[in-house]
Amino acid sequence: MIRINNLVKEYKTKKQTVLGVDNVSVTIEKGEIFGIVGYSGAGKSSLIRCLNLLEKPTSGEIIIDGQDLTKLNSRELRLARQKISMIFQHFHLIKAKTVYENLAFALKAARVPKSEIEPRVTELLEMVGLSDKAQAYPAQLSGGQKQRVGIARALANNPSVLLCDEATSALDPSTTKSILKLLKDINKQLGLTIVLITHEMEVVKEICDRMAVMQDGRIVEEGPVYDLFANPRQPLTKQFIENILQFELPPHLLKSRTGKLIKIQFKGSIAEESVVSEVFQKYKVRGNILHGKIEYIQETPLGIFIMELIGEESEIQAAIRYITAKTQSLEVLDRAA
Ligand SMILES: Nc1ncnc2c1ncn2[C@@H]1O[C@H](COP(=O)(O)OP(=O)(O)OP(=O)(O)O)[C@@H](O)[C@H]1O
Repeated sequence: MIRINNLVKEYKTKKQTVLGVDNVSVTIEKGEIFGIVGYSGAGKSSLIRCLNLLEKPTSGEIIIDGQDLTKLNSRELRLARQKISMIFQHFHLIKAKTVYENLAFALKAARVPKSEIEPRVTELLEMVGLSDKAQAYPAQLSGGQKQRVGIARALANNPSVLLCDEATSALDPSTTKSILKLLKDINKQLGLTIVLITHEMEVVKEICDRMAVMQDGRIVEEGPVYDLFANPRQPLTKQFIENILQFELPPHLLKSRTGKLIKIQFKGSIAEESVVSEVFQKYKVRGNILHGKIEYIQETPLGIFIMELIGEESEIQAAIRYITAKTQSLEVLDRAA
Protein backbone atom coordinates (compact mmCIF):
# COMPACT_ATOMS: atom_id res chain seq x y z
CA MET A 1 0.00 0.00 0.00
CA ILE A 2 1.14 3.54 -0.76
CA ARG A 3 0.11 6.38 1.51
CA ILE A 4 0.87 9.93 0.54
CA ASN A 5 0.33 12.30 3.43
CA ASN A 6 0.19 16.08 3.04
CA LEU A 7 2.70 16.06 0.22
CA VAL A 8 4.05 19.46 -0.83
CA LYS A 9 6.58 20.03 -3.61
CA GLU A 10 7.81 23.58 -4.15
CA TYR A 11 10.21 24.67 -6.85
CA LYS A 12 12.26 27.69 -5.91
CA THR A 13 13.60 29.74 -8.78
CA LYS A 14 15.49 33.03 -8.45
CA LYS A 15 12.35 35.04 -9.04
CA GLN A 16 9.59 32.98 -7.47
CA THR A 17 8.44 29.83 -5.74
CA VAL A 18 6.20 27.52 -7.80
CA LEU A 19 3.96 25.03 -6.05
CA GLY A 20 4.07 21.77 -8.06
CA VAL A 21 2.16 19.67 -5.51
CA ASP A 22 -0.05 21.41 -3.00
CA ASN A 23 -0.81 19.34 0.09
CA VAL A 24 -1.88 16.07 -1.53
CA SER A 25 -3.00 13.10 0.57
CA VAL A 26 -4.05 9.88 -1.10
CA THR A 27 -3.93 6.13 -0.49
CA ILE A 28 -3.19 3.62 -3.24
CA GLU A 29 -4.05 0.01 -2.45
CA LYS A 30 -1.68 -2.88 -3.03
CA GLY A 31 -2.21 -4.50 -6.43
CA GLU A 32 -4.44 -1.79 -7.88
CA ILE A 33 -3.92 0.33 -10.97
CA PHE A 34 -4.31 3.95 -9.95
CA GLY A 35 -4.50 6.69 -12.57
CA ILE A 36 -3.78 10.37 -12.05
CA VAL A 37 -5.20 12.64 -14.77
CA GLY A 38 -4.83 16.35 -15.27
CA TYR A 39 -3.92 18.90 -17.88
CA SER A 40 -0.39 20.08 -18.47
CA GLY A 41 1.02 21.83 -15.41
CA ALA A 42 -1.45 20.21 -12.99
CA GLY A 43 1.39 18.64 -11.01
CA LYS A 44 1.16 15.01 -12.16
CA SER A 45 4.87 14.61 -12.96
CA SER A 46 5.87 16.33 -9.74
CA LEU A 47 3.64 13.97 -7.77
CA ILE A 48 4.75 10.74 -9.43
CA ARG A 49 8.43 11.76 -9.27
CA CYS A 50 8.05 12.37 -5.53
CA LEU A 51 6.82 8.79 -5.14
CA ASN A 52 10.30 7.39 -5.72
CA LEU A 53 12.03 10.54 -4.53
CA LEU A 54 13.33 11.42 -8.00
CA GLU A 55 12.04 14.77 -6.73
CA LYS A 56 12.60 15.45 -3.05
CA PRO A 57 9.32 16.48 -1.43
CA THR A 58 9.37 19.85 0.33
CA SER A 59 7.24 18.32 3.08
CA GLY A 60 4.90 15.42 3.71
CA GLU A 61 5.24 11.66 3.83
CA ILE A 62 5.51 8.92 1.19
CA ILE A 63 4.81 5.65 2.95
CA ILE A 64 5.30 2.52 0.86
CA ASP A 65 4.72 -0.82 2.55
CA GLY A 66 4.96 0.85 5.93
CA GLN A 67 8.24 2.67 5.24
CA ASP A 68 8.33 6.47 5.00
CA LEU A 69 10.73 7.10 2.09
CA THR A 70 11.33 10.69 3.13
CA LYS A 71 12.97 9.50 6.36
CA LEU A 72 15.44 7.03 4.82
CA ASN A 73 19.19 7.56 4.52
CA SER A 74 20.73 7.20 1.07
CA ARG A 75 21.63 3.50 1.45
CA GLU A 76 18.14 2.60 2.69
CA LEU A 77 16.60 4.67 -0.07
CA ARG A 78 18.65 2.89 -2.73
CA LEU A 79 17.32 -0.45 -1.47
CA ALA A 80 13.73 0.81 -1.24
CA ARG A 81 13.93 2.17 -4.78
CA GLN A 82 14.71 -1.27 -6.16
CA LYS A 83 11.10 -2.13 -5.39
CA ILE A 84 9.76 0.96 -7.17
CA SER A 85 10.29 0.95 -10.92
CA MET A 86 9.40 3.52 -13.50
CA ILE A 87 8.67 3.70 -17.21
CA PHE A 88 8.76 6.89 -19.23
CA GLN A 89 7.10 8.55 -22.21
CA HIS A 90 10.37 8.58 -24.16
CA PHE A 91 11.53 5.16 -22.94
CA HIS A 92 15.05 6.24 -21.81
CA LEU A 93 16.83 3.22 -23.28
CA ILE A 94 20.60 3.17 -23.77
CA LYS A 95 20.97 3.74 -27.52
CA ALA A 96 24.40 2.14 -27.89
CA LYS A 97 23.31 -1.12 -26.24
CA THR A 98 21.16 -3.93 -27.65
CA VAL A 99 17.87 -4.87 -26.05
CA TYR A 100 19.64 -7.75 -24.29
CA GLU A 101 22.39 -5.44 -23.03
CA ASN A 102 19.90 -2.83 -21.84
CA LEU A 103 18.21 -5.43 -19.65
CA ALA A 104 21.46 -7.06 -18.53
CA PHE A 105 22.75 -3.62 -17.54
CA ALA A 106 19.75 -3.05 -15.24
CA LEU A 107 20.26 -6.46 -13.65
CA LYS A 108 24.00 -5.84 -13.13
CA ALA A 109 23.24 -2.49 -11.53
CA ALA A 110 20.94 -4.31 -9.11
CA ARG A 111 23.82 -6.69 -8.32
CA VAL A 112 22.13 -9.78 -9.70
CA PRO A 113 24.74 -12.60 -9.89
CA LYS A 114 26.25 -13.03 -13.37
CA SER A 115 24.95 -16.59 -13.80
CA GLU A 116 21.36 -15.43 -13.29
CA ILE A 117 21.44 -12.62 -15.81
CA GLU A 118 20.94 -14.56 -19.03
CA PRO A 119 17.97 -16.67 -17.86
CA ARG A 120 16.37 -13.59 -16.32
CA VAL A 121 16.76 -11.50 -19.50
CA THR A 122 15.26 -14.40 -21.50
CA GLU A 123 12.35 -14.59 -19.07
CA LEU A 124 11.75 -10.80 -19.18
CA LEU A 125 11.81 -10.73 -22.99
CA GLU A 126 9.28 -13.55 -23.09
CA MET A 127 7.06 -11.72 -20.64
CA VAL A 128 6.88 -8.63 -22.86
CA GLY A 129 6.71 -10.58 -26.17
CA LEU A 130 10.10 -9.53 -27.53
CA SER A 131 12.12 -12.76 -27.50
CA ASP A 132 13.10 -12.24 -31.15
CA LYS A 133 14.50 -8.73 -30.56
CA ALA A 134 17.26 -9.48 -28.05
CA GLN A 135 20.03 -8.41 -30.46
CA ALA A 136 18.25 -5.35 -31.88
CA TYR A 137 19.31 -1.81 -30.98
CA PRO A 138 16.65 0.68 -29.77
CA ALA A 139 16.81 2.56 -33.09
CA GLN A 140 15.67 -0.62 -34.85
CA LEU A 141 12.51 -0.88 -32.75
CA SER A 142 9.06 0.68 -33.07
CA GLY A 143 7.79 2.94 -30.26
CA GLY A 144 5.64 0.13 -28.87
CA GLN A 145 8.59 -2.28 -28.89
CA LYS A 146 10.79 0.30 -27.15
CA GLN A 147 8.18 0.68 -24.43
CA ARG A 148 8.06 -3.12 -24.06
CA VAL A 149 11.82 -3.03 -23.41
CA GLY A 150 11.18 -0.22 -20.92
CA ILE A 151 8.63 -2.41 -19.16
CA ALA A 152 10.94 -5.44 -19.18
CA ARG A 153 13.72 -3.30 -17.68
CA ALA A 154 11.33 -1.96 -15.05
CA LEU A 155 10.39 -5.53 -14.07
CA ALA A 156 14.00 -6.69 -13.84
CA ASN A 157 14.24 -6.27 -10.05
CA ASN A 158 10.84 -7.79 -9.24
CA PRO A 159 9.41 -4.47 -8.09
CA SER A 160 6.24 -4.17 -6.04
CA VAL A 161 5.33 -0.77 -7.50
CA LEU A 162 5.51 0.40 -11.12
CA LEU A 163 5.25 4.11 -11.85
CA CYS A 164 4.22 5.02 -15.40
CA ASP A 165 5.00 8.57 -16.50
CA GLU A 166 2.83 9.23 -19.59
CA ALA A 167 3.97 5.80 -20.78
CA THR A 168 1.72 5.69 -23.85
CA SER A 169 1.62 9.37 -24.81
CA ALA A 170 4.15 8.94 -27.62
CA LEU A 171 2.33 5.95 -29.11
CA ASP A 172 -0.47 5.60 -31.66
CA PRO A 173 -3.89 4.41 -30.41
CA SER A 174 -3.55 0.74 -31.33
CA THR A 175 -0.02 0.47 -29.91
CA THR A 176 -1.30 2.26 -26.81
CA LYS A 177 -3.96 -0.44 -26.42
CA SER A 178 -1.42 -3.24 -26.67
CA ILE A 179 0.88 -1.61 -24.10
CA LEU A 180 -2.04 -1.03 -21.73
CA LYS A 181 -3.03 -4.68 -22.13
CA LEU A 182 0.52 -5.71 -21.27
CA LEU A 183 0.46 -3.50 -18.16
CA LYS A 184 -2.87 -5.00 -17.09
CA ASP A 185 -1.53 -8.53 -17.66
CA ILE A 186 1.56 -7.96 -15.54
CA ASN A 187 -0.54 -6.23 -12.88
CA LYS A 188 -2.66 -9.40 -12.65
CA GLN A 189 0.16 -11.92 -13.05
CA LEU A 190 2.59 -10.31 -10.62
CA GLY A 191 0.20 -8.49 -8.28
CA LEU A 192 2.12 -5.32 -9.08
CA THR A 193 0.74 -1.97 -7.89
CA ILE A 194 0.71 0.45 -10.84
CA VAL A 195 0.49 4.23 -10.55
CA LEU A 196 0.17 6.04 -13.85
CA ILE A 197 -0.11 9.64 -14.87
CA THR A 198 -1.76 10.65 -18.09
CA HIS A 199 -3.71 13.42 -19.76
CA GLU A 200 -5.78 10.86 -21.66
CA MET A 201 -9.00 9.56 -20.12
CA GLU A 202 -8.95 6.64 -22.59
CA VAL A 203 -5.94 5.27 -20.72
CA VAL A 204 -7.69 5.50 -17.39
CA LYS A 205 -10.89 4.03 -18.81
CA GLU A 206 -8.99 1.12 -20.26
CA ILE A 207 -7.05 -0.15 -17.25
CA CYS A 208 -7.36 1.82 -14.01
CA ASP A 209 -9.29 0.63 -10.96
CA ARG A 210 -9.33 4.03 -9.26
CA MET A 211 -8.33 7.49 -10.34
CA ALA A 212 -7.63 10.99 -9.14
CA VAL A 213 -8.09 14.23 -11.03
CA MET A 214 -5.41 16.88 -10.45
CA GLN A 215 -5.55 20.64 -10.93
CA ASP A 216 -3.17 23.33 -9.67
CA GLY A 217 -1.16 20.83 -7.63
CA ARG A 218 -4.22 19.47 -5.80
CA ILE A 219 -6.40 16.40 -6.15
CA VAL A 220 -9.86 17.77 -6.86
CA GLU A 221 -11.68 14.43 -7.07
CA GLU A 222 -10.85 10.76 -6.63
CA GLY A 223 -12.63 7.44 -6.58
CA PRO A 224 -13.32 4.25 -8.53
CA VAL A 225 -13.04 4.94 -12.27
CA TYR A 226 -16.59 3.76 -12.98
CA ASP A 227 -18.06 6.07 -10.32
CA LEU A 228 -16.22 9.09 -11.69
CA PHE A 229 -17.38 8.29 -15.22
CA ALA A 230 -20.99 7.75 -14.15
CA ASN A 231 -21.15 10.56 -11.55
CA PRO A 232 -18.45 13.16 -12.01
CA ARG A 233 -18.89 15.92 -9.41
CA GLN A 234 -16.19 18.44 -10.17
CA PRO A 235 -16.30 20.59 -13.34
CA LEU A 236 -12.82 19.44 -14.37
CA THR A 237 -13.76 15.75 -14.03
CA LYS A 238 -16.89 16.44 -16.10
CA GLN A 239 -14.73 18.05 -18.76
CA PHE A 240 -12.45 15.02 -18.95
CA ILE A 241 -15.40 12.62 -19.11
CA GLU A 242 -17.12 14.68 -21.80
CA ASN A 243 -13.98 14.41 -23.92
CA ILE A 244 -14.68 10.69 -24.05
CA LEU A 245 -18.45 10.55 -24.04
CA GLN A 246 -18.90 13.59 -26.33
CA PHE A 247 -22.54 14.06 -25.78
CA GLU A 248 -23.51 17.30 -27.43
CA LEU A 249 -26.36 17.17 -29.90
CA PRO A 250 -25.86 19.34 -32.96
CA PRO A 251 -28.07 22.49 -32.58
CA HIS A 252 -29.83 21.90 -35.93
CA LEU A 253 -31.05 18.53 -34.64
CA LEU A 254 -32.51 20.16 -31.54
CA LYS A 255 -34.26 22.91 -33.48
CA SER A 256 -36.48 20.61 -35.48
CA ARG A 257 -37.71 18.64 -32.44
CA THR A 258 -41.12 19.25 -30.92
CA GLY A 259 -41.21 16.51 -28.26
CA LYS A 260 -39.62 16.38 -24.85
CA LEU A 261 -35.90 15.70 -24.93
CA ILE A 262 -34.48 13.49 -22.22
CA LYS A 263 -31.02 12.22 -21.46
CA ILE A 264 -30.83 8.84 -19.73
CA GLN A 265 -27.83 7.12 -18.21
CA PHE A 266 -27.89 3.37 -17.79
CA LYS A 267 -25.35 2.23 -15.25
CA GLY A 268 -24.01 -1.29 -14.83
CA SER A 269 -26.40 -4.19 -15.45
CA ILE A 270 -29.38 -1.88 -16.10
CA ALA A 271 -27.65 -0.95 -19.39
CA GLU A 272 -28.45 -4.43 -20.62
CA GLU A 273 -32.15 -4.31 -19.65
CA SER A 274 -34.90 -3.30 -22.00
CA VAL A 275 -36.15 -0.26 -20.05
CA VAL A 276 -36.83 1.77 -23.18
CA SER A 277 -38.96 -0.83 -24.93
CA GLU A 278 -40.89 -1.41 -21.68
CA VAL A 279 -41.75 2.28 -21.58
CA PHE A 280 -43.22 2.16 -25.07
CA GLN A 281 -45.36 -0.83 -24.12
CA LYS A 282 -46.57 0.63 -20.81
CA TYR A 283 -47.30 4.22 -21.83
CA LYS A 284 -48.80 5.96 -24.82
CA VAL A 285 -45.60 7.61 -25.89
CA ARG A 286 -43.53 7.33 -28.99
CA GLY A 287 -39.82 7.97 -28.97
CA ASN A 288 -36.89 8.69 -31.19
CA ILE A 289 -33.39 7.89 -30.09
CA LEU A 290 -31.35 10.90 -31.26
CA HIS A 291 -28.03 9.89 -29.85
CA GLY A 292 -26.78 6.86 -27.99
CA LYS A 293 -23.62 5.21 -26.81
CA ILE A 294 -22.60 2.41 -24.51
CA GLU A 295 -19.08 2.74 -23.18
CA TYR A 296 -17.47 -0.16 -21.37
CA ILE A 297 -15.42 1.01 -18.41
CA GLN A 298 -13.33 -2.11 -18.43
CA GLU A 299 -16.09 -4.74 -18.27
CA THR A 300 -18.95 -2.64 -16.88
CA PRO A 301 -21.31 -0.90 -19.29
CA LEU A 302 -22.28 2.76 -19.04
CA GLY A 303 -25.00 3.69 -21.52
CA ILE A 304 -26.08 7.21 -22.39
CA PHE A 305 -29.00 8.03 -24.66
CA ILE A 306 -30.70 11.22 -25.75
CA MET A 307 -34.31 10.61 -26.71
CA GLU A 308 -37.28 12.59 -27.83
CA LEU A 309 -40.56 11.56 -26.22
CA ILE A 310 -43.76 12.39 -28.10
CA GLY A 311 -47.30 12.07 -26.73
CA GLU A 312 -49.73 13.52 -24.17
CA GLU A 313 -47.93 15.42 -21.39
CA SER A 314 -49.40 13.17 -18.67
CA GLU A 315 -48.17 10.02 -20.46
CA ILE A 316 -44.74 11.56 -20.98
CA GLN A 317 -44.54 12.43 -17.28
CA ALA A 318 -45.53 8.88 -16.31
CA ALA A 319 -42.90 7.50 -18.69
CA ILE A 320 -40.30 9.83 -17.18
CA ARG A 321 -41.20 8.67 -13.67
CA TYR A 322 -40.87 5.04 -14.77
CA ILE A 323 -37.47 5.50 -16.39
CA THR A 324 -36.23 7.58 -13.43
CA ALA A 325 -37.26 4.83 -11.00
CA LYS A 326 -35.46 2.22 -13.11
CA THR A 327 -32.27 4.13 -13.86
CA GLN A 328 -32.02 6.81 -11.13
CA SER A 329 -30.65 8.95 -13.87
CA LEU A 330 -32.82 10.97 -16.18
CA GLU A 331 -32.37 14.58 -17.16
CA VAL A 332 -34.92 16.59 -19.09
CA LEU A 333 -32.91 18.70 -21.49
CA ASP A 334 -33.49 22.45 -21.41
CA ARG A 335 -34.21 22.98 -25.06
CA ALA A 336 -37.50 21.10 -24.97
CA ALA A 337 -38.39 21.48 -21.31
N1 LIG B 1 12.00 21.84 -12.14
C1 LIG B 1 11.02 22.77 -12.02
N2 LIG B 1 11.30 24.05 -11.71
C2 LIG B 1 10.34 24.99 -11.56
N3 LIG B 1 9.02 24.74 -11.71
C3 LIG B 1 8.67 23.46 -12.04
C4 LIG B 1 9.66 22.43 -12.21
N4 LIG B 1 9.00 21.28 -12.52
C5 LIG B 1 7.68 21.57 -12.56
N5 LIG B 1 7.48 22.89 -12.26
C6 LIG B 1 6.17 23.59 -12.17
O1 LIG B 1 5.32 22.84 -11.31
C7 LIG B 1 3.99 22.82 -11.84
C8 LIG B 1 3.56 21.38 -12.05
O2 LIG B 1 4.32 20.85 -13.11
P1 LIG B 1 4.31 19.30 -13.51
O3 LIG B 1 5.34 19.07 -14.58
O4 LIG B 1 4.39 18.48 -12.29
O5 LIG B 1 2.83 19.17 -14.14
P2 LIG B 1 2.26 18.06 -15.10
O6 LIG B 1 0.84 17.91 -14.74
O7 LIG B 1 3.10 16.85 -15.03
O8 LIG B 1 2.39 18.73 -16.52
P3 LIG B 1 3.00 18.08 -17.88
O9 LIG B 1 2.03 17.02 -18.28
O10 LIG B 1 3.03 19.24 -18.83
O11 LIG B 1 4.35 17.56 -17.52
C9 LIG B 1 4.02 23.66 -13.10
O12 LIG B 1 3.60 24.96 -12.78
C10 LIG B 1 5.47 23.64 -13.51
O13 LIG B 1 5.81 24.80 -14.21
